[in-house]
Amino acid sequence: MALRDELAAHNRAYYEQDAPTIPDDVYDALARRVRALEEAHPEWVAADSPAGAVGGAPGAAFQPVTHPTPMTSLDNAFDDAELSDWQEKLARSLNLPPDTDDFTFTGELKIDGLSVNLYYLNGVLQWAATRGNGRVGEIVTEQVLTIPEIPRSLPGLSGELEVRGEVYLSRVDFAAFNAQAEELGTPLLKNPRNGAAGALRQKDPAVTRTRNLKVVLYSLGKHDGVPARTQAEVLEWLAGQGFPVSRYSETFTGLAAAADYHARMTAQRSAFEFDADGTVIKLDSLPLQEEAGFTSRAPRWAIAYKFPVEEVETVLERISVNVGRTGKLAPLAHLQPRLIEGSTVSKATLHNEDFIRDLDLRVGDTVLVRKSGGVIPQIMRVLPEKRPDGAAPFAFPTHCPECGHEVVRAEGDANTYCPNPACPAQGFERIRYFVSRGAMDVRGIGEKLVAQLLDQGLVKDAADLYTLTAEQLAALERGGEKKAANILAQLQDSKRQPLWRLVNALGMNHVGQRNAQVLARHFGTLDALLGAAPEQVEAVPGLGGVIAQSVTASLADPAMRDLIARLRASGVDPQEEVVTRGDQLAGLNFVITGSLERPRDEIKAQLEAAGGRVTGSVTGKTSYLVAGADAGGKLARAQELGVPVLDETGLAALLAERGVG
Ligand SMILES: NC(=O)c1ccc[n+]([C@@H]2O[C@H](COP(=O)([O-])OP(=O)(O)OC[C@H]3O[C@@H](n4cnc5c(N)ncnc54)[C@H](O)[C@@H]3O)[C@@H](O)[C@H]2O)c1
Ligand SMILES: [Zn+2]
Repeated sequence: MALRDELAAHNRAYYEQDAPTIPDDVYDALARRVRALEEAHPEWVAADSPAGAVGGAPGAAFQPVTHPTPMTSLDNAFDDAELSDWQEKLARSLNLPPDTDDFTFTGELKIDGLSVNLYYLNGVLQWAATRGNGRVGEIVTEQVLTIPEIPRSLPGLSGELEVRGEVYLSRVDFAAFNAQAEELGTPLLKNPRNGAAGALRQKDPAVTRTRNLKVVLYSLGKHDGVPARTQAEVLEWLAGQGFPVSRYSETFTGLAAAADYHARMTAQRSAFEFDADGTVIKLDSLPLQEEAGFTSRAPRWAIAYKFPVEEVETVLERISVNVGRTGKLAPLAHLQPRLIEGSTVSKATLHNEDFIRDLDLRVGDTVLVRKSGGVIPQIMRVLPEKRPDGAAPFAFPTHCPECGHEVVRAEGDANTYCPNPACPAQGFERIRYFVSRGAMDVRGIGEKLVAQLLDQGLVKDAADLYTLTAEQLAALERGGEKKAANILAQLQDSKRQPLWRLVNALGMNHVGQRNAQVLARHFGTLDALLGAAPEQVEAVPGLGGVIAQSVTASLADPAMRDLIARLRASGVDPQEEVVTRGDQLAGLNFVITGSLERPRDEIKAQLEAAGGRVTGSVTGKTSYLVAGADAGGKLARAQELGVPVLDETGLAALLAERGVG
């Protein structure tokens, strides 16, 4: 059956590559058709039918583990009638009259993440695994343990315990990841679920840690004597053991109450801190759950009641390409306005050239738009059957739409840039960015004023703002003395903004508000930042190699140095920041000696960035001596005092153990 192969291919793309090629609701409709066909024609059902399967094959990159009890999927309902059908089937499976309507249920949110199984033996976490194909999962213990809330041990517990839940990426972290990927020109996440799956299945747990995964636990597998008789008590017990549990769960009786819970959650859905694709209604009584049992792929005692997908059809009217402050060409879709989840959408970012090409998006196309991560409008796909005759593929500009300079796109970078430093669009955007709310926050200087100042030749860059006089400002169109005085006062005030605001305002490539704060809090003063050696910038926790290189390159650029010098000459003197460093190595004193593979400065910077102290001589207070080849007196002294000695491998192990990446 061709449909079955199609379904199997989508399963592989989704579960094994974390790269779905169709939206979930389209997939769900396909899966339903295959299941309906198989129900109508039992003779067609193959043992390996993808319609009866749970999840995908465990990946070869991870060690497999057999779940003590299988992890199943959930059956779906899409409206109240289907919810009612489910309750009827449930009643039958319990040998109760089909119109039984006094079941007690616990309703939960169905967070769109990835399920995990945590296995404890005598109260100690042995491993954590993905669902895999339901029977065999992949061991991802280190990755899961980057979530600090997960208890490694449960004192006083004996025997086996499986705890299950959902690992997810919050909407905030999803948006932050994509904002950064957008700047770096690296692949974007399709949705938070995709992001969670990708992060959990990173070979390197240090990478997982940077993604800031979260978890909610909601059920038990095998267990020895957990004193719970209902699902509500399971949640309570989990919370009592310190596991994060959802704050949206409720217990109620009767189908009407279940439908009401679902309706209330549907109304709130855009306010959740994570993506949820529905509610899960579970029979509350554990003994009754056991009696109702399972089908081949899902429990009979629970149902996933899906939220309606608000996907809206509209027409792409045109594509504009703007040039940002870094010279990045940013394509933007202009759409016929439509209401989606309570707000009007008329624009959607198209990210870059490849994004447009992958969608095969053409002006005049009818497209499907939805909000991803709850807020950001995104074009999901094109309806080719509605394409007007003669619609041509979009020709991405080969020259800057603002200055006409030839654009460049580096290999491996999805972004295209105008490299012309004199590009007026960039100059305009840079000044606008400098005064914007997230930067120097000079509220009196808006877009129109920046354009006027540039047009009249009164400023060429941000430093020139501080040389403006009251007469110059007052003489401008819609100027006036009062307004001029106000702007000058604001400029004056901005000279003492906190350091991070200036760092952000400089407009370095890849440095936005967040990275500016990271830099400012790490270095504390502008002088310290300007004087930092490349390896010191590299060692700033939470920055990452590409960004660190960009910062180093920007700060070394003579034009940037000149801009900063002129800003300082006109009195810009940002407030120092309180230096907060990582605390993974807080309280530890290191001495480094001998010849090492990595430059000693780099090691020193890394240890200090994580809160460690590096001193020159070995004393009783030294926590570790890091010794390379040909270490001499310091090694002898450490041995004499019983100070532990680490070679580079030992140091790497210590850093990994402490989560210093
Ligand atoms: N787009 C595609 O190509 C594609 C392919 C395959 C699957 N899918 C999507 O994946 C889903 C189907 O698959 P599935 O079997 O992985 O799972 P599911 O999402 O339908 O339901 C089961 C899962 O729900 C999760 N869950 C979240 N909150 C829960 C709670 N409170 N209680 C219990 N479980 C909870 C668990 O991880 C559980 O494994 C569908 O939404 C489908 O659209 C999409
Ligand atoms: Zn240009």
